[in-house]
Amino acid sequence: MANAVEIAGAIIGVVVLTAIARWRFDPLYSIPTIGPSFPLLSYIGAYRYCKNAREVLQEGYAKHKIFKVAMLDQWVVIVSGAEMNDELRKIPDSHATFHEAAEELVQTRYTLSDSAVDHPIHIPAIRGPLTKNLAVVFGDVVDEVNAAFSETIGSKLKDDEWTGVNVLMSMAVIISRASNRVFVGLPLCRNEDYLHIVRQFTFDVSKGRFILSLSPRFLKPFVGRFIPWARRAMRNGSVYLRPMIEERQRKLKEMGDEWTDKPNDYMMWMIDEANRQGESTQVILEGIMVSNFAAIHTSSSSITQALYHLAESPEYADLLREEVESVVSEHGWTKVAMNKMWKLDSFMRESQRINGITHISVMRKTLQDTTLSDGTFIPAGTVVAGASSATHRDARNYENPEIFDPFRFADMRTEDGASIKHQFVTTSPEYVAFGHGKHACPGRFFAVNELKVMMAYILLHYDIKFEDGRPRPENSSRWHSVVPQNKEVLFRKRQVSAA
Ligand code: HEM
Repeated sequence: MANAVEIAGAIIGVVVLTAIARWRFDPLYSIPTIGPSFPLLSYIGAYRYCKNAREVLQEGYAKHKIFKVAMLDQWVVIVSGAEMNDELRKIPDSHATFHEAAEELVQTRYTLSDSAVDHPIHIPAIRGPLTKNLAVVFGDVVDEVNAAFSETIGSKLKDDEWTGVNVLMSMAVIISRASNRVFVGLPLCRNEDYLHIVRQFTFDVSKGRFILSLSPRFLKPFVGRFIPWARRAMRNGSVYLRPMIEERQRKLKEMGDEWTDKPNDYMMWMIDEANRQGESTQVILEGIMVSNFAAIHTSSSSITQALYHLAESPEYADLLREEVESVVSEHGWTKVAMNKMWKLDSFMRESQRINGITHISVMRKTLQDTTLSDGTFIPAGTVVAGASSATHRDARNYENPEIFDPFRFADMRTEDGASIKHQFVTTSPEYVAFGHGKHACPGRFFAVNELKVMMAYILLHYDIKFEDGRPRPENSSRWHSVVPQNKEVLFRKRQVSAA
């Protein structure tokens, strides 16, 4: 018996000593930690980071140029300040990649699909034809936004009565329609079942990602196999997408350049890209599903945040309406008109500055040992990122950074005559809501136009406010993802007196 106790004691002693030695000789040891870094105690830090990333990152940002935070299965190194964001951006892809960082943090293989990782044809399709054709598809987006709003919200409103609307869910419905008008066209973009599949997929990715973040690294491939949602979404989505893709491929083969009424939409650009790269129908349909994930979750969250700001401060509505009405009367519902709406653009950019979709961005995973400019050594295989929300609340970057000042960027544009530098789509080391550099969000040009059309529609058709003048709800977070609360905003038909 004594022997058994001694053996158990010896095993425990070896395990503890090994853990301490690994901790002490970890190449990241000398990087300051927010929270405890000692073995097991680091889980306390991980818990705090999971529940309250903003506070943890803000604390690190205030104290250190470079620090680390614990997740359950890894350390994430965070850099502070605009200069360091820029330094991250400049690290060449041969030394640190965005895609492996995303694979690590989103667990893309299990939450999206293998082809999203191995054959990401959606990225050139978004960067190239989608962005180049924004003016061409703009009319379709406007048409779909009009139809979707009047069916989703307009039909519920009576005379001058205020009606509660669950903004996050309604915006997801409208965004899925408007985006799919461009992704797959009519009539599929209005098919309830298809839209439900792509929206559910979007929410399931976040769920799967969270479950996998709780699993130890060595178990992820095993746990990942039991996460059913992505595979199910691909199967269900394929019922609609596969026949369309195959029919288009058939016509391409038969008619080639003679196909005069060849559709000019995202599905066609994905098919063209796949044919260039020799990829299959499965890769095309998975790419369309992944694009839905990239577009719906992000854009619904962004417009919800903007509407929460507007509902909290409805006094801004008239100033915005004035701009929308005057620009639209001169330029119509065009992409040119959207570019002229400086106040609305500024409102959206400011909303995203304070309430972006993520507390970290410009994320990279080092492929080689890397030494940062201050001499900090980052071993290969480490995830490194900029603290986006802390950067956005840094007084060196913004005057009164804690205050929501909706027209700050419009004023900055007027003051320095730079019409591009402060617009919503523009990234900089100080503004990283879409990331920054080579891997900054390629869909932001599409998203910004779509969101501005939606905001302009809301301003012209509805009054909105929170019940009893309540303030906007606080965000919660899951690790570094910002999660807007699911609250109702009161809508009513716009009243003439408010015009
Ligand atoms: C307001 C809406 C959106 C926001 C806030 C947003 C934000 C982001 C952010 C923060 C990143 C990571 C950048 C980094 O960490 O360096 C990203 C990447 C990406 N986004 Fe967006 N996004 C939005 C809309 C869209 C849309 C509509 C699409 C597609 C049409 C899209 C497609 C992508 C893709 C494909 C990537 C990965 C880029 C790469 O692999 O190089 N996003 N986005």
